[in-house]
Amino acid sequence: IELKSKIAQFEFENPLMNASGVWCENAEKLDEMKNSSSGSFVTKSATPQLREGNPSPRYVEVPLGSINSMGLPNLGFDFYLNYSLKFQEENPGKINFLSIAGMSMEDNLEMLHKLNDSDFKGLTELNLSCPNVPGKPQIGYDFEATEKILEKAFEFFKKPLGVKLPPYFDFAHFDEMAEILNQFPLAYVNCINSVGNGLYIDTENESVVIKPKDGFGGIGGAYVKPTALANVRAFYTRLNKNIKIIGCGGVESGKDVFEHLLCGAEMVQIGTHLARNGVQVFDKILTELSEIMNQKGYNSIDEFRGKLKSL
Ligand SMILES: C=Cc1c(C(=O)O)[nH]c(=O)[nH]c1=O
Repeated sequence: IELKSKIAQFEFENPLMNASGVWCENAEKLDEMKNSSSGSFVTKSATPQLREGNPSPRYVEVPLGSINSMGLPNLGFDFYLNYSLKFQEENPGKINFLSIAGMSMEDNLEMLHKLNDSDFKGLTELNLSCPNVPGKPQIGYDFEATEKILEKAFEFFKKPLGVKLPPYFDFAHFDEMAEILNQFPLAYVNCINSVGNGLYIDTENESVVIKPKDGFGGIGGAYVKPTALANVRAFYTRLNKNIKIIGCGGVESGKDVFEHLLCGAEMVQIGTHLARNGVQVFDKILTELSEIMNQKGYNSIDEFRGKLKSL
């Protein structure tokens, strides 16, 4: 069974990795990710300086997924760059993804310049979809701002760059966003980030369950799989073929991975399910995916990737 995936000049032994923000904020978690069976890993979205983030409770598991308003807590850009440089030194030929989520255009450009001038050999993920920084609308929902940051970035940034997108829910938005993204030599597009500003209610206490933003937070887990699959498919069918798609949202099993791959995903990320169960989920899900491929007589993912049938 061949589970290889390719993005830019990189080949991964399997398509699984964590979703940024999950199991990747500090060295202990990143070490567990790098030592897991995942094909790669991504760091927590970084800001130039360390951030405490929002007051807790700010991440809560709920029956069908999770709700979070973390507020971009992270150890600061330099920590994740240094961790990545150490990783590639200690693992020649292997690379990781490094996510950035500046609070401004200047922040993002500053971090991109530092990455460009560094020995970082991996892939950079520009997060355009953080839903939980009060007062900061998501760049991904502002088409002009998205085009502007990508224009500015590609004036100087010469390393592989991907973008993390929020979910879209309208064909006009799929079309407009795809038209913008197709103008740029992106290595990949990652769909989706959490479904922004949901509300989960504890009826016993008649209250919300997270402290920030009066309980409004990004929704992840099983709740969001249909939306995630739709966004993966919508961009897979609209973007030029050298822009790969990373699928993220609602993955709890080999079957869920198979669905993302059928929609066209090159890599598949796990967030809520990983947060709940830890890094052994990668072993379990790889076994389940292999079983499905065996049953269907597929020897490699390329035999079915993107081949979702219409009726
Ligand atoms: C980078 C901030 C994000 C956060 C956060 O730190 O609140 N939560 C998400 O679900 N997605 C994000 O992109």
